[in-house]
Amino acid sequence: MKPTSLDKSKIRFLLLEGVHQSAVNALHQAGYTNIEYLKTSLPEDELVEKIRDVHFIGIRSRTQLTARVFDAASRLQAVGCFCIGTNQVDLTAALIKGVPVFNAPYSNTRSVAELVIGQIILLLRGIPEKNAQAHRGVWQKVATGSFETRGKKLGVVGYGNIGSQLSVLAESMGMKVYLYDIITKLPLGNAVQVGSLKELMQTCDIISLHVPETAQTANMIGAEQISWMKNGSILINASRGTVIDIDALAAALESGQLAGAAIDVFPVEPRSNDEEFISPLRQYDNCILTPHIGGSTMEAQENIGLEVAEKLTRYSDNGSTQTSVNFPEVALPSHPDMHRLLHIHENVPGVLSQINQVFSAAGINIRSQYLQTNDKIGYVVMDIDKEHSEIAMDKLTGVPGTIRCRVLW
Ligand SMILES: NC(=O)c1ccc[n+]([C@@H]2O[C@H](COP(=O)([O-])OP(=O)(O)OC[C@H]3O[C@@H](n4cnc5c(N)ncnc54)[C@H](O)[C@@H]3O)[C@@H](O)[C@H]2O)c1
Ligand SMILES: O=C(O)[C@H](O)COP(=O)(O)O
Repeated sequence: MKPTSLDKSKIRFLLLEGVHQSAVNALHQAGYTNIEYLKTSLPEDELVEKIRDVHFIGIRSRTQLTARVFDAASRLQAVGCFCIGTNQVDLTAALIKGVPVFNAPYSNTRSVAELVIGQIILLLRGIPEKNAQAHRGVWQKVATGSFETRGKKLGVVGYGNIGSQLSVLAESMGMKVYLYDIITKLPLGNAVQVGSLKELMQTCDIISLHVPETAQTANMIGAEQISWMKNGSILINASRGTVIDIDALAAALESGQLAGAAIDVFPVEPRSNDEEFISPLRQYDNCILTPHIGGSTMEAQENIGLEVAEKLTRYSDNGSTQTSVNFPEVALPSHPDMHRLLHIHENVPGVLSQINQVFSAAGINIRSQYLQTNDKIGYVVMDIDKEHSEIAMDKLTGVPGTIRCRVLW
């Protein structure tokens, strides 16, 4: 029989942005050894060249996977985002090419929440300026402008996995938590959901942003929104750099309206540690600037490496798309002694019935069949007897509307 299930040694992984070694180890353990590992992201032109021979790509938040990259990625089976955000990937372009995208939605949430707690304490005490002054030999032993967290009002914008954990940690230190979200949320502890961003920003002493990058969150916090904030309040952003208008923030720090800020993410970030970081915020000692390290702890990175590598190998070995962020989700059992056909097609009427017709005409018995669709594509998985797999693949590739299909055993 002609072999159609690709030998694991021929399945190429490209891992970018220095994903944790745990990912490489997990891939090795699953039998995948053909791995190219780079510490940086790649610009689009280089990516377009490199991705032609790649079956799986692993990235973090920096690598932009555009429609042009997907057009060149004729062998690509799946994308692993070794992070939470997937805004750097054109999810629709991936979908229509039949490429599922996976991420690690929880693994670094605690790390971000802890960082924000640290930033709140430091900013309420004026530590960033005092630290900078002490480094220059200036001794500023004063209590003026220094506050405890106890009793302060924290406003969380985006009460998802990170915002809600932050809320619990903040309450344990005696803070009063308010939240604003586009969805009605079940608040944890005593947190209170408010009806508008304006109400939140007018009420709270500290505002922390935890929304994803979307069309709605682009420049969500500009000069007008900052003007709603109390004098002497604090703004924290560890979500995405596009959410705050940086010039408006710089103006509020310059005028003293804000007592301080902590910014981990920026509209433009250096592509590697060798590039200079440019920002108008560099001149403000009361603005904690961190190089997008909210989720960069050893614990988080190790867990993310394992989690995303496992999602990629499960899709490669078994076809399961559970937890994909862009693809119809199919959870599949193992398929001992059978061959599994994976067929991704345009979601137009009649594809499934054509598949069933060609199989029935060829006398191929479908042992199990799983189907999930979304508005653009359908994903059908069929387990069949081994001896029929070659002819079945021939028939399947001829079904109109087929985007891609492969066989697993
Ligand atoms: N700095 C870092 O290193 C780092 C690490 C992890 C995540 N992040 C960023 O943080 C973001 C949030 O992470 P998460 O795990 O909490 O995500 P999540 O999806 O669990 O929560 C996001 C919340 O924001 C809400 N939301 C969406 N649009 C909104 C809007 N316009 N107004 C108000 N609320 C809105 C959603 O309803 C949801 O409750 C991620 O998308 C990622 O971009 C950054
Ligand atoms: O989306 C995320 O999880 C964070 O922004 C972290 O991204 P990173 O892996 O590039 O640090």
